[in-house]
Amino acid sequence: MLVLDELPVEVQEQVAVCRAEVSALHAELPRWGLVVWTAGNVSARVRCAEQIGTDLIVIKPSGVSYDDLSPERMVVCDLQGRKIVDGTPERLTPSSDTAAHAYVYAHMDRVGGVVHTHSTYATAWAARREPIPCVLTMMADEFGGEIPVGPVAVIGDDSIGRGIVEVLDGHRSPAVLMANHGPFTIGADARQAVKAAVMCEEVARTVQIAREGQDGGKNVQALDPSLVDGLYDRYQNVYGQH
Ligand SMILES: O=C(CO)[C@@H](O)[C@@H](O)COP(=O)(O)O
Repeated sequence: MLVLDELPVEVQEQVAVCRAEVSALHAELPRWGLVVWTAGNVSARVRCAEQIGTDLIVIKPSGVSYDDLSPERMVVCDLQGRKIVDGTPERLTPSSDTAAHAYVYAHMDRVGGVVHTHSTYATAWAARREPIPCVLTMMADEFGGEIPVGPVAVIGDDSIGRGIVEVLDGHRSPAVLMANHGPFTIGADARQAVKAAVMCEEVARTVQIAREGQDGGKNVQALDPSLVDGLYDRYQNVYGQH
């Protein structure tokens, strides 16, 4: 069993920085209306395999109110989702979705952050098992196309994580709507994964409203793929400050 206080100092420092970031990012979930009660979680990868033979995961403790989260209460796990001796009370358990997050990190090295919510509109599309079509330039920018649907998978083993990887590995979208459950998002870091969750709920809402328009949404048309590619490339590589 790994003991945080016995790891190299630079790894302990990496974990401390990550704990502060992940704790602060959880405040973005209620801020953007993505969660009710405690129904959402954020995690981040600590890249320390060169020093200790494995990366680590920092994730929210299960069922703890966002108002009560702090860096010191962020739980540290290995890539199998097992809590290490991390300085938190032994009884403090990691998120109930830790197995899913861990499976994604173990199978998608490019992923540095994972988020799961039950945000209303994205979860409604998940309930319909319907991909969100790429009918908005904002979708082309952020998702590079439609937001796909993943398989029905229930919490408790690797099945949710496996479903996320099956869909997103090799896919441009950083979001997947797990059928009958809700959105999971990934990013190069936890902040990007949170942004993807915010944008996923925003476009889910907008497209839903467009579909409910007077014409029954029949004029809601997908963007031409050639336009999508150009928009995605611009947004990912030009937009913002560099
Ligand atoms: O949907 C579920 C449980 O079914 C979880 O994603 C949600 O309640 C958040 O759980 P955690 O507080 O992260 O354990």
